[in-house]
Amino acid sequence: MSLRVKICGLRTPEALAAAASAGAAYVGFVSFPRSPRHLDDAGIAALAPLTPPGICKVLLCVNASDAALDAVLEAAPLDMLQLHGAESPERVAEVRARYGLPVMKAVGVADESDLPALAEHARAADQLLVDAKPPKTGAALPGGNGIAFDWRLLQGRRWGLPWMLAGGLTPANVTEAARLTGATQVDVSSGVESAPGVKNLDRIAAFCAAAGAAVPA
Ligand SMILES: O=C(O)c1ccccc1N[C@@H]1O[C@H](COP(=O)(O)O)[C@@H](O)[C@H]1O
Repeated sequence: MSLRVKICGLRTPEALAAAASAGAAYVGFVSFPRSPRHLDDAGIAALAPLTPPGICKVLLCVNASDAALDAVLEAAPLDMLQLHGAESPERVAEVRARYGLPVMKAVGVADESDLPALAEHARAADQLLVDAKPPKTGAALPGGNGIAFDWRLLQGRRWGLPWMLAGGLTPANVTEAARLTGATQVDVSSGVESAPGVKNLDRIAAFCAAAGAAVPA
């Protein structure tokens, strides 16, 4: 069994087609204006329907209000919500109930002290996304920074629900990251780009090939 891949931050039909033909199980669309991968609601509404059937269309948002979620979900057919901000477990539960869509909660990890948040969110979310904690500089995004964390922190940890590994993954390191963490699902954005927000079709193919060849621990 190979790793299930999410390619995040897709902005063009070409990149979406590359992710689909390389075998991605999930594709992600970013709704966060400060990100170089941001698409407005009309952009998501135009791109998401081009996703082939069977691939999960994920909306990534950060501390989004109900009004913002209402607007994008009315405009576009999406299958899963990725909450990548400081949303509490209570907010995760509220979003799940309001939209009837599965919710994947991202949690940033830098050291052991960040791990309890994973167990807390596991009680409310459908999936966890374990990402690197963003650097504490004003310009850093809440995710999508292309930085990894010490994968050994996750050794032997499980939360009783599906989860994905993210943060600084690339075609060159994804196999090792999965081996060390036991991840069976991986998410990538910067590692398949040639510039921030610009997906590289060859790197998408290389990442999916590497993940496809990896055997989960
Ligand atoms: O990709 C973004 O621009 C982004 C913006 C705000 C929050 C999360 C974002 N991306 C997610 O971050 C992780 C790690 O990305 P990377 O591979 O290190 O670039 C991944 O889950 C993206 O979906």
